[in-house]
Amino acid sequence: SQAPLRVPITLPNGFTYEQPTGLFINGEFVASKQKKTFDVINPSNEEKITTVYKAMEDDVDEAVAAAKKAFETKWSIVEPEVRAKALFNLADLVEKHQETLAAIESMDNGKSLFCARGDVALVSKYLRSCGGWADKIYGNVIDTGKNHFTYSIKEPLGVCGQIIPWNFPLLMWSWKIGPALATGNTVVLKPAETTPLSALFASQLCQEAGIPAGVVNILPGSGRVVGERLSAHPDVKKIAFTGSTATGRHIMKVAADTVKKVTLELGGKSPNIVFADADLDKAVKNIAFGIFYNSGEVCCAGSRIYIQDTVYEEVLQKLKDYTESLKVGDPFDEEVFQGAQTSDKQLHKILDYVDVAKSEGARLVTGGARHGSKGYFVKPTVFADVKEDMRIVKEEVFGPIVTVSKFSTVDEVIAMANDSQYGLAAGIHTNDINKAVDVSKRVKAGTVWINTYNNFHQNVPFGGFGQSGIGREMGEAALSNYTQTKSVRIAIDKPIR
Ligand SMILES: NC(=O)c1ccc[n+]([C@@H]2O[C@H](COP(=O)([O-])OP(=O)(O)OC[C@H]3O[C@@H](n4cnc5c(N)ncnc54)[C@H](O)[C@@H]3O)[C@@H](O)[C@H]2O)c1
Repeated sequence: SQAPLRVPITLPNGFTYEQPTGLFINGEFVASKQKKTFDVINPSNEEKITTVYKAMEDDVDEAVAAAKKAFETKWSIVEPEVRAKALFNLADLVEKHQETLAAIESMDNGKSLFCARGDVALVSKYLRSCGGWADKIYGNVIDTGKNHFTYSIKEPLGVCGQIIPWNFPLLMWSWKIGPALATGNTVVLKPAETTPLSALFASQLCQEAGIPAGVVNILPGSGRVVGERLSAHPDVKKIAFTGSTATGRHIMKVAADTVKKVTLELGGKSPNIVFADADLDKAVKNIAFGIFYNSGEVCCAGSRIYIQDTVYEEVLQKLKDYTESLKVGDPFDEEVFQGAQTSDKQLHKILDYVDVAKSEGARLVTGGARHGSKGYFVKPTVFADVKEDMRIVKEEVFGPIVTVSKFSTVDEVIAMANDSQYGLAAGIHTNDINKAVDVSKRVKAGTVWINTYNNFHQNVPFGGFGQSGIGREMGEAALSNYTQTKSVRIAIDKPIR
């Protein structure tokens, strides 16, 4: 018997809603052709939430064909104002359903409701911002002399394949579809295997928003099947990916065969620097927020803390106390700051890194163990007195584990901060504006936060230096990832003068 395409789900907060469980192709939820399914697990109690259809290569081909048709016959040729209005409507609908979406996200990913609500708020702001850009895609007129009239315009690319991770499932859905749709592209998006629910729920709002069938298609499925097929498909003109650097590197190679445009938002090992002249209490809150927010499952997490030697022990003690005051547990508990890790795989990856750090000789200050026995919870963990060549300092853990190192001079901390293959973000805590600006110029990172951390805005570009990625999300910069320039020269046979 066939699995249903919608199921009623009672959320942990007691609220019931209808969850679509099919593939979203051409405006409809459908079963996968081969009728394959997979289970979605709630990471905070390890119980099955529901079963979702799993896309295979033939489903990808169908979704790409639908997206291609929608691109050619509808979305790329409508007036830009129509695209703007649809994105405004979608932003309004996300707002209308914000509590349901936040609860779905907490249940599916394990993140605290506090974090999920922050995600959903940014989703609607960002979609609205993209709507605002839709009718402001300008070209140029180029002065090439009296015998020609020359201009350039920006055109959409076509069908975009979008592959997103599990740490911010709904936010990444919006960061991907927003700029693609604003500029007239259509999309086939693959959510991560472990967290498909919010993207499926939100995509059903597209029709009500006035986005035609086929413009947005969602294919839950594996990276190896759906992700590979999207990256190789000749009718997919661009791949936008967020996830690990290893997978990003692989996607680039696969996409090279058809010379697709590729944008990548990858991993990080971002430094967070505390100078002795900072407001130390505020700095401690920021560095804790920088690593423990979203259970540490943040690409730009400030996972390497550098404290100036004269305040090292004092800040470390404050960090220990503050970390131990953070409430960990049930994501639906309004007091909880840190929920569950997203999967059994991540839980064990993180616990393995605790063992690695201990065996390398790092000093465990707090945490370093599982929290509770059911659900994938990890205690917020601080390791001090690390050496810069330790694996725990070099490798991305993607969990609530931070290392603390000591420095004495600006030059020394710049060298330590920049000693990484990554370059996603950096934090600087100081009350000296000259030092703040100087250090911000010298750190190699796509985003620098001064006296704050993990602080996003829908109009501020975000993306990586080095092996942290290619291209930028959000702001005007995100739009240029989704257009190509066409130059037009008109010969003027008889110039008037
Ligand atoms: N930068 C980020 O935002 C981010 C997000 C998630 C994970 N990570 C890092 O990656 C580590 C591993 O997590 P993961 O295995 O889920 O990440 P991943 O990069 O493998 O997965 C991210 C997305 O890519 C897809 N994918 C996997 N293999 C693919 C392939 N061959 N072709 C196309 N798509 C493919 C996945 O299905 C998922 O949708 C984490 O521990 C963390 O360090 C980083």
